[in-house]
Amino acid sequence: MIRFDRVSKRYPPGIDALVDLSFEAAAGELLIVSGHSGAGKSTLLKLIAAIERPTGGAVLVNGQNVGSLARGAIPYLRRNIGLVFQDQKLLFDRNAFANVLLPLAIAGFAPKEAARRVRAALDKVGLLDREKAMPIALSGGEQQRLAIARAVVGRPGLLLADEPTAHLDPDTAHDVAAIFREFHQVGVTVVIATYDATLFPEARPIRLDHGRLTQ
Ligand SMILES: Nc1ncnc2c1ncn2[C@@H]1O[C@H](COP(=O)(O)OP(=O)(O)OP(=O)(O)O)[C@@H](O)[C@H]1O
Repeated sequence: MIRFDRVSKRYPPGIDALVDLSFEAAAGELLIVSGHSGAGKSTLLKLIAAIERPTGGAVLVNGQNVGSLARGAIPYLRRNIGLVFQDQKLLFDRNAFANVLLPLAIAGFAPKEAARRVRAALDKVGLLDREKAMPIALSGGEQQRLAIARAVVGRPGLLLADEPTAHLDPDTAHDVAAIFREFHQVGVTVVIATYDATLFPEARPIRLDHGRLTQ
């Protein structure tokens, strides 16, 4: 499903975010990428989603070399990837339902089918009764769950999350972790970058230190 083959990423003017990184993850695995601030966790996720391209080696997703994809092919790759990233902000002028609907509207789904899928996604994250709520009226944990619903509404086979439990209290962090676990249990491949690997004791750890694999 995911293969890193001697991957390096150097940002200008010469910051080595990842160095000669190799690992493989099978479909349906739950991977936790941990390491200190600046270790390269976000970069690893961005390479999988072709948000960044490697400067050395190859990143393969479902056998496809995503580092050398033509620009036009990237939306097709992303259709199968759900992103829960800090910079994928919720739209604060639209309610919960509309936030989750957005990716389906862009993909051109018929309104009835889209609404059915939005409600199914909201239900999975426990927010079905809050579909009319504006994001500002939701707690931090609920906002994060809404972001997860938006990421999974297109039913991706791969879910990537960058620090999804940051800024949450321990109980709320556990609730959010449980949602990722449920997607993993139904066969979705899940890759989570987090400082707090203890939230996912069953996951396969990928530990980074200054861009290098330590585990
Ligand atoms: N767009 C960029 N341009 C230049 N340098 C970058 C860029 N993105 C990341 N870096 C640098 O690459 C290194 C790895 O960053 P990355 O964000 O992948 O680490 P991280 O482990 O996710 O850190 P954090 O936990 O603080 O988010 C850091 O030194 C960072 O400053």
